[in-house]
Amino acid sequence: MTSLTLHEVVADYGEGRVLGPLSLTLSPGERVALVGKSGAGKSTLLHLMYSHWRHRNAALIPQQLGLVDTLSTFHNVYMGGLPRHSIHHNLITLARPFRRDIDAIFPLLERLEIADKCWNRAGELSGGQRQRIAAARALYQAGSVLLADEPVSSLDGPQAAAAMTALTETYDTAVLAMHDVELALRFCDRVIGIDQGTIALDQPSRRLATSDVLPLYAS
Ligand SMILES: Nc1ncnc2c1ncn2[C@@H]1O[C@H](COP(=O)(O)OP(=O)(O)OP(=O)(O)O)[C@@H](O)[C@H]1O
Repeated sequence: MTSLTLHEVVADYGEGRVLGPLSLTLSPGERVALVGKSGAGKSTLLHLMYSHWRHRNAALIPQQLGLVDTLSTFHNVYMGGLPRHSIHHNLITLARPFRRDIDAIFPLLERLEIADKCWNRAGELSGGQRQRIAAARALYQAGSVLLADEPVSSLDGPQAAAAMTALTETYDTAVLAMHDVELALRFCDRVIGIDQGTIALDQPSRRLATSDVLPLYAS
């Protein structure tokens, strides 16, 4: 994969500019944590990245997760691989999943500790379980770059670490909006701090301590 770039992008809602102009380059193998206080523009930036990079097989975990509540955990995860299969295969899967697809997806659910919910509808699961479905969907997609908006915010410490390990082992190139700065420094090698829609910090994680990031959260 070659580098992914954004050049002088902006985002406006109505009359108001909420992001940019902003440029950045993401090199292959680079895992970036997007940090900054609520409303800074992290989700907006991730969606801009997705709109620019989706044709390069970017995988997105949006903040609202994008699950279909009436479908099972299995089917929601299967969605990550829809383009890999024929329409005929996808239609049959809705009614009667193929054994080989179950065999591919089940280990991902086991890894994220939701295999026992494989055939439950997503709409009847907890926030943390739903977040793990969205993570499993991204693992199954195995795209070229992961764009994730607070992908482990509803998980407890060990579950969050396990999900981050799984995601970062599958995706060596990623941009992850994170509100847990310690987790961000542990799993990402570059930190970009967003403040009022602009890049206020861009440093390798190894040069940063949690305290270096805290000024971003001052009002
Ligand atoms: N649909 C919308 N209409 C108008 N303004 C919006 C809309 N979505 C976001 N904004 C504004 O854009 C700015 C950036 O929002 P964004 O959701 O990108 O921030 P964020 O850093 O992801 O916040 P959080 O950490 O709370 O998710 C905010 O000022 C917000 O009010």
